[in-house]
Amino acid sequence: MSVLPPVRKDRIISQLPKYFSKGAALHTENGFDAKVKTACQEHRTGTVGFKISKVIVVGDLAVGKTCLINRFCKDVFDKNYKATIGVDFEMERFEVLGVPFSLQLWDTAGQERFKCIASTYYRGAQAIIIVFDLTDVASLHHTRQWLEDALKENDPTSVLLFLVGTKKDLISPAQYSFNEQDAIKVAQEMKAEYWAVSSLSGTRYALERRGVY
Ligand SMILES: Nc1nc2c(ncn2[C@@H]2O[C@H](COP(=O)(O)OP(=O)(O)OP(=O)(O)O)[C@@H](O)[C@H]2O)c(=O)[nH]1
Repeated sequence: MSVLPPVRKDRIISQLPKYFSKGAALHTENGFDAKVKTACQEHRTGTVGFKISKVIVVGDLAVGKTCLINRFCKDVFDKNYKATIGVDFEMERFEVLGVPFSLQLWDTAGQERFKCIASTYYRGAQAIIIVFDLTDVASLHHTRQWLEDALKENDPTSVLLFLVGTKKDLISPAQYSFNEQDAIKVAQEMKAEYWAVSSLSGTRYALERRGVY
């Protein structure tokens, strides 16, 4: 008998969510892991054996990595900046298409002086989330270097990549549309799936459904 409490209701995923942007959506690409793609489409995820995944979250300092994880795991937002020292860790339990699944989320420090500590935790990731700040173009340009460093410790042929722009609440829709073109270009080069979010509002899904994005 399991001693674990039941999986939270909002962690039960009975169908895969729609992509954010068609131009940079992994599961529309032919190159997306064929075994997983077919298994998901046929609801046979038990046979592909993914039960636990390690996700590392990397990117420049103060781009919003910790806030992104806190919004996702605890549905909270803190406007005060507290630098991550080395790494932090969160664990989330899911049920995906009927399969129990755990996500290990590793929040790494963006500050240069902690980089050597943080990079020792890069190894063995199934997914890499590279974060940039939508209001800071330089942080988008630095994502290539973050990816290169993270891939040194991982198998580039099997790891899933996500490029995430944060702080969407701080830019106008016009500025966002302009920045998005650059971000999607970078995502396509990396073969990453692209998302833009606001950890402050946490209303991405509601807006998306209303067709705002
Ligand atoms: N307005 C707004 N502010 C945000 C958002 N996400 C993060 N912030 C703010 O940006 C600052 C940095 O956020 P963190 O999540 O601590 O940044 P980080 O990338 O984890 O920083 P390091 O740990 O130094 O690498 C904080 O003051 C947050 O409140 C957002 O979506 N909107």
